[in-house]
Amino acid sequence: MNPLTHTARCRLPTEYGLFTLHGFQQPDGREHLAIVMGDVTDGAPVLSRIHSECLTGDALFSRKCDCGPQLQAAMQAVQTEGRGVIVYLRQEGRGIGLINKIRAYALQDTGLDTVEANMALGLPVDARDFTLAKHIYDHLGIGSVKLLTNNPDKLQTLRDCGINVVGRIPLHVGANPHNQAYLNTKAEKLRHMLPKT
Ligand SMILES: Nc1nc2c(ncn2[C@@H]2O[C@H](COP(=O)(O)OP(=O)(O)OP(=O)(O)O)[C@@H](O)[C@H]2O)c(=O)[nH]1
Ligand SMILES: [Zn+2]
Repeated sequence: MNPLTHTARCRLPTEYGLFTLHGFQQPDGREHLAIVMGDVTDGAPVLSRIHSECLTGDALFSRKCDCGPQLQAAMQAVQTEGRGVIVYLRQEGRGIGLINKIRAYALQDTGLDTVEANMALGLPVDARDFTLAKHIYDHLGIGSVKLLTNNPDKLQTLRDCGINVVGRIPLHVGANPHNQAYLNTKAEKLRHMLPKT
């Protein structure tokens, strides 16, 4: 059974040009988005970002992470290319949810890193389900993608889900004094390919 139903679409004028916004729903009501520009069904690899929801970074301008600048840079890259898709998965806090992420942030305020904090809460370090992106690509008629990401494990997980990733484009934006330790932990413990500082 397809775990996602395409339930709505509309025009979305943005700072980065005119997109089409698609809404998808899981049977339990959870909602996800695809933000599309241009013809993505012509068979050529599509510039894409699979972005995981980060309310604090995407909407509240938090400097604790790099999510907000990554989302903006991805939309800008799609605008420059004139064609592409941002898959926006509502898997907040690497899938543990917003309240648990706030609990994890509170532990990070006491000195734990992003990985240790999830573990101290008895939660998985990464609980995301990327098969959702495969269903969204299939629905949109996208056969292959060039992916904006720094995370090699995410690339492998996506390929294991059957997504044809033909290239990786680094997304090195948003470093600041408040997230430097977090970015270093992502590089050291989660193998993200980030510039050395
Ligand atoms: N649990 C937890 N989640 C976090 C924390 N900081 C950011 N996140 C979440 O992490 C997710 C983004 O994952 P990242 O590890 O930054 O990046 P990625 O998607 O794996 O890789 P990129 O494609 O390179 O961005 C979002 O859902 C954020 O809400 C944190 O300290 N703890
Ligand atoms: Zn974030």
